[in-house]
Amino acid sequence: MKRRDEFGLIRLLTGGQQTPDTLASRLVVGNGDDAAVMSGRTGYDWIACCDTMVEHVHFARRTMRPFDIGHKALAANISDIAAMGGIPLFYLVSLGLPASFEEAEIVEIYEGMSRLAATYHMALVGGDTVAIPGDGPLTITVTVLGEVETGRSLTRAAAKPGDRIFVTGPVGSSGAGLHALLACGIDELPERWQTIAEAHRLPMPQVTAGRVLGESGARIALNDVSDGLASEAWEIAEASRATLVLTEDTIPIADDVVAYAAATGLHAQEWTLYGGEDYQLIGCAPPDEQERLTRAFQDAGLSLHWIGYVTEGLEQVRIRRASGEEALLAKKGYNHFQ
Ligand SMILES: Nc1ncnc2c1ncn2[C@@H]1O[C@H](COP(=O)(O)OP(=O)(O)O)[C@@H](O)[C@H]1O
Ligand SMILES: Cc1ncc(C[n+]2csc(CCOP(=O)(O)OP(=O)(O)O)c2C)c(N)n1
Ligand SMILES: [Mg+2]
Ligand SMILES: [Mg+2]
Ligand SMILES: [Mg+2]
Repeated sequence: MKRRDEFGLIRLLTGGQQTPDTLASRLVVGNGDDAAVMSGRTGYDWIACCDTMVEHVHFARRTMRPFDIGHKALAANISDIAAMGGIPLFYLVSLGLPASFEEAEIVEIYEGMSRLAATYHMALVGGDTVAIPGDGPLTITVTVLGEVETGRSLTRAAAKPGDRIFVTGPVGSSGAGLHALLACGIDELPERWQTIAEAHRLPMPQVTAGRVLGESGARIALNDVSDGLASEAWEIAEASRATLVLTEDTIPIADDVVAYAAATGLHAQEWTLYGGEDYQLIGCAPPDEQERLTRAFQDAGLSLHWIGYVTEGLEQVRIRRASGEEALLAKKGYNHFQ
């Protein structure tokens, strides 16, 4: 495999990057110096987050194309900004490259990121490039900087007894898609399962939803679904010191996930509750805000699904079945060391 040297590769990857007009005046020193310098805006707080994707852990040749890897690495980070109610602005990318990825594929990874960055008018302002020895895994670490109106960030700790729980869209599609991709491979996947596979490969972060929630001015607890609905609900319960009760039959699930479960004889619940990587937002809001928020989402062309309520009690998550039966919901989801 022939590839440019480190500096040639950096030039190739960053050369064509555009800074959107909205950010040009705020980028004091762009890519190419020791560090980037950006100016903050009066009336806003900075938001910063960072997530890594590792080959064989977050993706494999069988499940994702290079374009998808770039898209998802940035999407996962934008999702964390969305979960704070913020606006994504700048990003940095650290690449660990094994010899198994060709130059054209690395360029494709960047295309996946650039395409998504353009959607949100974001600018790439820096990064790092290193070799991974032998046939080690490709790693990609993305850092995103965003902003939110001063004091308006939405945290996991704001839920209170009496609140209603919402989710911004169906969950389980990514987990079902991953199952289909691992079973068939990306090149052999039947057309029938392409939509769930796409939910896994090219998830869209819910930035507009996060903004609508923030701009409502309501008291809102918020988290994004990266590790699974159960796991994220548990994080809210613990941060807010309350009990979250999910009503099972109100959790939105895509028809294709139901169909895939039927076709494989598997339980869709494993994906809806524990699958992860849907990048929808789960949150809690006071009951008297329910109607107003639902309408605000409708006006923005989005949907909001009410899936439970918050009660006083232990920091825990319970699930209420259609039968009325209630049980503790397993604190289970994606966990790197289990
Ligand atoms: N190695 C680390 N050093 C410092 N902070 C970390 C590290 N790993 C995770 N964190 C922080 O711990 C929190 C939980 O991480 P994580 O579960 O990955 O969040 P998320 O699911 O939103 O990406 C986050 O606030 C994250 O910034
Ligand atoms: C090949 C492959 N195997 C398994 C998975 C499933 N998986 C890997 S990481 C993950 C959860 C999200 O990743 P994490 O690093 O925990 O993101 P964070 O919560 O930090 O945003 C899931 C469901 C996958 N995406 N691809
Ligand atoms: Mg993380
Ligand atoms: Mg998160
Ligand atoms: Mg995690």
